[in-house]
Order: sequence, then C-alpha cells, then structure tokens
Amino acid sequence: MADTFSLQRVLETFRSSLTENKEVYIKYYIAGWKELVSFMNSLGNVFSFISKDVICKIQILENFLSGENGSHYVTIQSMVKYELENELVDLTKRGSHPESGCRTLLRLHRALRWLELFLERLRTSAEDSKTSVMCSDAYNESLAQHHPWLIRKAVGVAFCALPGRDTFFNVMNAGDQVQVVALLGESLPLISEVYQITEDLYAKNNLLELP
Ligand SMILES: CCCCCCCC/C=C\CCCCCCCC(=O)N[C@@H](COP(=O)(O)O)[C@H](O)/C=C/CCCCCCCCCCCCC
Repeated sequence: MADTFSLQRVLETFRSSLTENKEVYIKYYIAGWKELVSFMNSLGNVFSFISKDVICKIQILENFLSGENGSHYVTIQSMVKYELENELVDLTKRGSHPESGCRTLLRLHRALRWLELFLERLRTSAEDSKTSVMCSDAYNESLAQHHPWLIRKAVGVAFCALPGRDTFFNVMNAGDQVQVVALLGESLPLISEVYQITEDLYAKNNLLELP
C-alpha cells in the first residue's frame, strides 16, 4: 500500500475486485478497504477507534485467505459456499464460529453502503456543504442501524472533527474539484455494483443479520 491516498487507486481496486462472471475477489475488496483506512488515518487520531476495527476485520479475512483453506476464500461467493456447507458460520447467535469470514465481511459490506451514500453526497454537494453533515446523514441511513448507542455517540463526536469539503477533495489526490467529481462519478457505479452483488448473495443465503 502506498503512503499517499489516491481515489484513483480505490477505483482500481474495486474494479479489480469484480471477476468476469461478476463474483467479488476478496483480495481486492480488502485492498480497497486498506486504501480507505489510509485515508482515514490521515485525518487524525480521533478516527483511530474506527480504523482499528476495520484493520482487525481486514486481518481476519487475510488470515483466512492465506490459511490452509485459502482457496475457498478467493471470492465472496466461494467463501459463502464453503463456510455454509461446512457449518462454519454462527447463524443466530455467536457460538463456536464468532469470527467467520461471512460475518466479518458483512460488517465491511454494511460500511460499504455508508461509503456509497457518503460519496454520492460529496459528489453532488455544493461548495458550502458540510462534510460532517454528509457523513452523519449517510451513517444514519446505513451503519447506525447496526450500532449500539455508545458507538453511535462516539461516531457522532468523530464526525465533528472531520475536515471541510475542500480538504477532502485535496486529499483524494485526483486533480481539481471538477476532476474529483468526475472520478467520483466513475467510482460510484463500481462501488454500488460490488455492494449490490454482495447484498444479493447475502440476502439469498439469509446472511444479512449474522450476529
Ligand atoms: C474516497 C475517499 C473518501 C472517503 C473515505 C472514507 C474512508 C473511510 C474508511 C473507513 C470507513 C469506516 C468503516 C467502518 C467499519 C465499521 C464496521 C462495524 O460496523 N463495526 C462494528 C461492528 O463490529 P462487531 O463488533 O460486530 O465486530 C464495531 O462495533 C464498530 C466499531 C467502530 C465504529 C465504526 C463506525 C463507522 C463509522 C463510519 C464513518 C467513518 C467516517 C470516516 C470519515 C472519513
């Protein structure tokens, strides 16, 4: 992973995550999240409790991918099939498989919906729009439903520390604001596609509420 964040690289990793027959490579899905974490780390320590959680989830998935059953973790589709067929997922309450690939990826999948909503707001925002408002509206519409009160409060505090819209656009390293908006327009359909493929797969297998 390079030191400086680039929106272009996020776009490329999510593009690479899609196979020809519309499966999702876990390796590139994780790479996309690593890029996003590097962006969040550049925003300051107030976000470290969030990046720690994402890094921990990335690590769980990487361990599966490099482990002895790694060949079953190449795509999200193969992971779901393998873990369900081998009863490796706690379906109703946490038990003998508290950190399955399926439940771990579900947490990132829900966060991807937040990202999609936030980036769409950013793409269509006016110059005087507040990133904290865009972020928290997107959060309330997605992830917040899955978080307890304490986390929602901590996240609300972190949002207040977000830099302004101009800083966001600069940190994306994608040129001037017109170019960033264009790149966001190119990135969003890809992020949405990856999100929707995963959502449909999880819905079909009744995995959307894994504990
Ligand atoms: C393209 C560049 C612009 C945008 C860049 C955004 C970069 C964002 C990077 C990461 C986003 C946050 C991902 C959060 C994943 C949260 C997963 C989760 O829900 N975890 C909870 C449940 O896990 P389990 O306990 O069941 O294992 C966990 O309890 C949560 C812990 C921490 C709080 C997570 C809050 C998420 C807030 C999302 C907004 C982040 C704002 C970042 C601002 C750039």
